[in-house]
Amino acid sequence: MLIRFTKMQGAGNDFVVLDETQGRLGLSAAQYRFLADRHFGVGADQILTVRPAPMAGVDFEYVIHNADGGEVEHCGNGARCFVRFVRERGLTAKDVVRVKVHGGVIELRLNADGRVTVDMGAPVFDLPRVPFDAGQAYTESAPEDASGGNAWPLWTLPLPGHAAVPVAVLSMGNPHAVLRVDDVDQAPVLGLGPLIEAHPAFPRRVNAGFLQVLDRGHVKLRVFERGVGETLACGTGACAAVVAGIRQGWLDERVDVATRGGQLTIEWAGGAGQLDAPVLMTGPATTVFQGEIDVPEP
Ligand SMILES: N[C@@H](CCC[C@H](N)C(=O)O)C(=O)O
Repeated sequence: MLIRFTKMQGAGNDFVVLDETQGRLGLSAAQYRFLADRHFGVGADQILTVRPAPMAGVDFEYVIHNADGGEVEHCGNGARCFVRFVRERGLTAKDVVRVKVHGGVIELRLNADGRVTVDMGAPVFDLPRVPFDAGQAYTESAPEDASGGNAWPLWTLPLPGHAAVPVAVLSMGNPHAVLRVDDVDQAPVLGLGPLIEAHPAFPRRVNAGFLQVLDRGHVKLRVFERGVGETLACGTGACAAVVAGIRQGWLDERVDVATRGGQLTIEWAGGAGQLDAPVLMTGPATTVFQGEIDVPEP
């Protein structure tokens, strides 16, 4: 089957984008894996599929598949590429686009400087909704919050063959575990990442973020993504890491996140207790090339 695709990237997190606004391609998990394969296919961390609006109040739906072929709820860097794609293909002329993703509805704004700001919605701290099975981990003592109440705990994950690690657990529509490290360049991302991703406390697996705090407005981040491995950037991972850092009292409400593929800016006004404040993410989105590829039948 010959299909047209667009290759895009946002801060080095790369995507194959497919247009299903005129009809479904009906790809199987094996065909998504083929497209993502860097040797036999196009090569990508995720496959993004753009579809018509499935309901009132949104302009489009877009669907995300990881490189392993599994469908997932959310992709921050992909969202920015999605909006650039629908504009460049003339599918909309709007500067503000609302889109349905598996994890909810998000709103995207194209800025005059070419970057895109995404309202990612509120983070989710309710453990069953992450989902996180607290019976498979244990809590560290939580830091006291400003009012003297019990603040947000870190969870300690026992890991086979390694010392246990304390992580913050939350969802940005997709699940994240965030581990603070002293030096992200020396952090054992490839050693610990797969163990955290597949830890039994996360029944749907998890994205593992390694966060180095430089100062209250600047961090470095590497993410071992569920269903992919380490990527050059993870948008939802950046949101989760900054929210975790704000709730732990390490960060202010606007933070520049340096990833190996580029810079993202994350804003969250939830530190003062308004936990349902939306997370805003701003960053680049670039079209790399377009083409056609013959996808083997499943
Ligand atoms: N790269 C993405 C996240 C993609 C999905 C993730 N791997 C998952 O399985 O949840 C981003 O920019 O957010």
